Amino acid sequence: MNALLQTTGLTVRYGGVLANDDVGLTVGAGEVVGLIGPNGAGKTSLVDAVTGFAPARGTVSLAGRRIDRLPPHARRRAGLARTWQAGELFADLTVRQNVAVATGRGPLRNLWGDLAGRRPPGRDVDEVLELFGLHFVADRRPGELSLGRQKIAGVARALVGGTRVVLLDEPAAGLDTDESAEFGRHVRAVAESGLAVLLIDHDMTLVADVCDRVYVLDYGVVIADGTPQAVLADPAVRRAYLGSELAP
Ligand SMILES: Nc1ncnc2c1ncn2[C@@H]1O[C@H](COP(=O)(O)OP(=O)(O)OP(=O)(O)O)[C@@H](O)[C@H]1O
Repeated sequence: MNALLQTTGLTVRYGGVLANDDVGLTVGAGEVVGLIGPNGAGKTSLVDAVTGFAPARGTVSLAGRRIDRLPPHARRRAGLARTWQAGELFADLTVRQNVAVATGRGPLRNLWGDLAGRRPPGRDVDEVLELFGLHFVADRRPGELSLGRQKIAGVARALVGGTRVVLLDEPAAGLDTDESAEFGRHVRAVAESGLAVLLIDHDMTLVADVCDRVYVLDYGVVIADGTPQAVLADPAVRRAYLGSELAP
């Protein structure tokens, strides 16, 4: 497997807190790879480090090319996209405008420009809306959509342009079981279209259903990796989650 995303020795330190310690991971084209771990394990720090929003040591490569010295917008232009934990849509914009914001051509292009960079070649807004079944609701405002659809629109926004790798930071938080299952099908479809997907989520049913492989972080260190079934059965992983929920 050729890794589209690879990190080696990724280390993030906030003052005295070692948020990531020597993390190496790979995500291949067509793969959904999970990143799980208890609260405070360092998952968001890793996404921040990979995308250039947190200072880090170590390497980050996209399709074999080092991008760890590039600023966030240049990594985005190179094909690396992310969603944010508090990734709400803009309430006053339509779904289409929300998705188009990432192109730098929407009404908020100046605000968004630094995060999204200039529009790389690749999927356009209509293509992405269609991929996610959002074209029927493209002219509605987010508040008129179910929470599940809103979450899907948030992911759609990250895929406009030349995205090759997408990092999803707790994209399914707050969804009910059915919405989460539908969301998972969309995530799989994204991977099957050739992208590499790194999925952070606390919903272990979603992770087990959707991920090909999973890495487990605890105190910033990878303590296990493998198939969802293998890592969820791993005693070290169950110990790390002691006192918090680990299902199924
Ligand atoms: N900007 C920051 N400044 C200082 N410490 C931080 C900062 N961001 C995160 N941390 C600390 O780094 C550690 C890892 O936090 P991080 O948010 O990456 O964990 P997480 O696995 O994403 O947690 P959660 O599941 O709760 O979102 C924690 O101890 C956290 O308090």
